[in-house]
Amino acid sequence: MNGSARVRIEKMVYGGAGLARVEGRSVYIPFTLPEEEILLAPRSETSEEGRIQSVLEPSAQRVAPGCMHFGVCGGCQYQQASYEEQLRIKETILRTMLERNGVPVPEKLQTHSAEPWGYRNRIRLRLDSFEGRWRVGYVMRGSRVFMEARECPIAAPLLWRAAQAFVASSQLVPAQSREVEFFCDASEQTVQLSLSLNAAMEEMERESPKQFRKLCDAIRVSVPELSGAGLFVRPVTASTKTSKRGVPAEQAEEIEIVAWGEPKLLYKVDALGRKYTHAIARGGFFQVNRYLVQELVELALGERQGGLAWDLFAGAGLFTQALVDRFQQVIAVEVAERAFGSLRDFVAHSSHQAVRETCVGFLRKRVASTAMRKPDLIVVDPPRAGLGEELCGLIAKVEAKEIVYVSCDPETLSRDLRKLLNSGYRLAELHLVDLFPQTYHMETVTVLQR
Ligand SMILES: C[S@@+](CC[C@H](N)C(=O)[O-])C[C@H]1O[C@@H](n2cnc3c(N)ncnc32)[C@H](O)[C@@H]1O
Repeated sequence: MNGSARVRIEKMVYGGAGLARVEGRSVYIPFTLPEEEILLAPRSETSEEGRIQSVLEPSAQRVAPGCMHFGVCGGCQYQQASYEEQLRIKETILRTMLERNGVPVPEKLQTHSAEPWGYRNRIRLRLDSFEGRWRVGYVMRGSRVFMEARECPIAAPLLWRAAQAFVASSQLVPAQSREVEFFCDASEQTVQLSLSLNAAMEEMERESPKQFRKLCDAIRVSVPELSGAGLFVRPVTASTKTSKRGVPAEQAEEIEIVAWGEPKLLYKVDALGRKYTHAIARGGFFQVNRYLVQELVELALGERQGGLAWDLFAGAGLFTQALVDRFQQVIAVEVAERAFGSLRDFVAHSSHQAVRETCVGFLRKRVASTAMRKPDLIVVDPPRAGLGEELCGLIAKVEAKEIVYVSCDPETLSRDLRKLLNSGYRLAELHLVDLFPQTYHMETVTVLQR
């Protein structure tokens, strides 16, 4: 073990920690801020992570955390920073990551933010049975160990009220329960509950469905906003480990085996002077920041209009709905069953199309076809893995005039932008949209033109 060391934080890095050097070696220290002087706790020779013993010279931007679990819980990394400082840190990290990949950052990187607390419209809580009662929580930082949560101030208050009502009805929670998710609309009028069992259908206890309905009735007494709920199981047994399609058990989409109340949550979004309603199935993707969904749609759509638009990784159709108002034809591509259901219902009886396929499969066919109609606009909004080599190559071959790339990971975004810029696009706009305050995560909207 080394003794304590005094270090100065050089900069913040993606992932939440501050970087300092000890005897020429990089040390990553969570919960610090730029330029702070820190006394490090003794640490092992090999560990790259440093622990604060004391903050010798605190930053003027250091504030008291807003949550009692900060530092222990794995969810938030930046509650020690004022909100203005969190935004500055994210801007600097984004710039650095893009420039490191040779992506020229426009002088005017535009940042969009809103209320930094109570913003989440969805929380997924771990469940733990303790002395005959259920506890809800998250995992501890850097581990898979359960941590009981007594508050979560980044969640909409309705979600936490529903979680408390769930705990208060502990005697009705099925024995094999593993996780519970709450999802509410932007104005907290309705909330949906999804309960996941740690069992496949054939392993489920006989009483579970009946008990689940009783549980929902009980919660509804104290939370009248509860509009619907579903009980989910894994599609595979623990013994087989993989589903019929060869997907590992932990990645397979869970199956809803009991439904209570309304099947979908109606999520209203006013954007671009229009009112849109999205019908989101339990377990279907939707953006998590209830204060910034409108702005995200407005940034992605801008003044764009034309003949044909493709919406790739379309989810339940957040962008698709606005695109159909501006383009003669829209083709939306989504692979997940629950999100696709909403998309298919939305385009039914119109000239627009919803395609249930992987984006790479969709593009391979289009690019190989001699009859491909070139879209004016391609919107892409992939998960954190980004587009990747093949998809970037295929998209470049389409030669659409404009691409809007919505990303939740600056690392994969930088890699993909490098490829797209090399294939004839130029970066016209870059927006940082802070969908995830108090955490290191960030959303961006990039506009590419050729
Ligand atoms: C970040 S979400 C964006 C959804 C939507 N654009 C929105 O803003 O609500 C990414 C979506 O891509 C879907 N997806 C993931 N991998 C995919 C793939 N290979 N092909 C098509 N869709 C995929 C996910 O199911 C998810 O709905």
